[in-house]
Amino acid sequence: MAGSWDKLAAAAGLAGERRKYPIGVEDYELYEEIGQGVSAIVYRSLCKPLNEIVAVKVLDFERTNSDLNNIMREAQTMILIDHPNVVKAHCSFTNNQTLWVVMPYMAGGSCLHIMKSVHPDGFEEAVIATVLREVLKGLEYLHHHGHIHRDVKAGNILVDSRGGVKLGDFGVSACLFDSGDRQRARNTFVGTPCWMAPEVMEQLHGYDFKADIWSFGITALELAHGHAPFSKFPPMKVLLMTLQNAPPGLDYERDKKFSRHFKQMVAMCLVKDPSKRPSAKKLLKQPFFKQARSNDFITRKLLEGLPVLGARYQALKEKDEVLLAQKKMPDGKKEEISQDEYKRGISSWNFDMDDLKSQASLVTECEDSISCKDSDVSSFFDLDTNLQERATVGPHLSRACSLKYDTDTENDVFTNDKSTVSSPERSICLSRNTSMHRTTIGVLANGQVMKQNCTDSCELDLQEKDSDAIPTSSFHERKFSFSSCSSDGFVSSKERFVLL
Ligand SMILES: Nc1ncnc2c1ncn2[C@@H]1O[C@H](COP(=O)(O)OP(=O)(O)OP(=O)(O)O)[C@@H](O)[C@H]1O
Repeated sequence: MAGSWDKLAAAAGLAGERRKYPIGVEDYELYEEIGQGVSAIVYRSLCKPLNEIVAVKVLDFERTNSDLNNIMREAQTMILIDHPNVVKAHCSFTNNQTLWVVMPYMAGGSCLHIMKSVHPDGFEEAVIATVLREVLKGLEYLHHHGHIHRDVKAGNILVDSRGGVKLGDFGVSACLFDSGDRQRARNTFVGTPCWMAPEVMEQLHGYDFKADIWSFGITALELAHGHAPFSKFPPMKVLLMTLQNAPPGLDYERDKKFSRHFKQMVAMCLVKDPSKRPSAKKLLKQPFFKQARSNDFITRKLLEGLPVLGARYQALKEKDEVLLAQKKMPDGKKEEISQDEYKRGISSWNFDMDDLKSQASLVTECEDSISCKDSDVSSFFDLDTNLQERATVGPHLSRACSLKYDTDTENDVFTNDKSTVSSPERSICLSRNTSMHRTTIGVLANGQVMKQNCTDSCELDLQEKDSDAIPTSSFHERKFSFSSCSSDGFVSSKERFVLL
């Protein structure tokens, strides 16, 4: 297996089998921008001598923290790739401070862009099955050749003009095998936090291709909902929540529309112990993929009626800019900081867990609690369907105090310390005591939710929705779970609350 890339290299070198793409900037005309990553901009371009439309990724060495040799090696790897479900590079060359990677033009753009443009709440199940089956075939190929992709996400699933689906972006991919000596587990901290496997975050024992299977599971949720779990949290918090919360899944009310097979497939991928996750090859045999259809189906479902990629990308960019400008200054600033954090995080993953803890503790409780906004509250109100209507409008919430103590709850973790919840303005309170700390969630008569730790408290705004905040594995848990942060910034893994 280790030598497979050599075989590929040899195959790639077979004269006459491949078009020769020129390696000079003068041979390419860059048209409009069609994508942007952390350190690269991608352009639709014309390869003049071949009169062929291609995509050129221009990577700025100054904007990347990665080792130049690594980047060049990855670009080389992309040239050797030969699989219908992995984007290959035609060629690459340097130009001053930049590396140009010439690739096939994927006219549909990424699944992320397609979702953002026309499917903000995610794709239908048959589309997801079709897209994911193709991605898995690409992953199977990469893993078979000793490669971990390390950045599987909707933004890196590209669709061509004929509905072909390919995994793109080898910006962070790694070879499991160092030359000569086989090194199956890696220790470098690379990836995007929402999609990152717990073992990659922990940096304890290294990781292997199973890290891609976790990211694949998260990507499945992203395609199902239109965004990845925890996507609204700052990166450090995402790391902590991934490590300490139960794995996310398709078990909310809104996920009822999805099949049992889909839920099972996601649950198989999102197991914290990597050795218990299936390989790509095994996953492909899952009944969920039986509903996968042809490329034509993808064309019909995703591409028909879509504006051209450049225009779509420009519109999304403008929309993002407007949204950012609309935010009040402190929020805008926060967003900027968060984006910076992501960029730092993606390009240099060399922080340790102590650093992580201290950074997480700087995130205010309110920020953390924004995530609890809706799902926690609405999941909680799932307890009593009569209450669902009250959950939406603030003043009605006061009526919720008629809720009775539910004996179904996990009394074992409950310590009846009413001193924290006896304030008259709080209509409902959920409380949790552990040996570590106590968190109380209260719904105020004016409709705001208050969360109180031993040391601090904050208000939540009920208006926004973010039902990914607290993914828990079982329905029972879901009903009673709130994510919360202790004052040291840690999210408890299994938090159960009871009604007082
Ligand atoms: N061959 C292609 N055809 C069409 N669009 C592309 C192509 N390659 C990349 N893109 C678009 O450009 C975006 C950024 O590209 P890419 O992911 O390779 O950059 P990056 O800097 O490695 O990003 P990141 O590391 O943040 O994922 C993609 O999300 C996709 O929308």
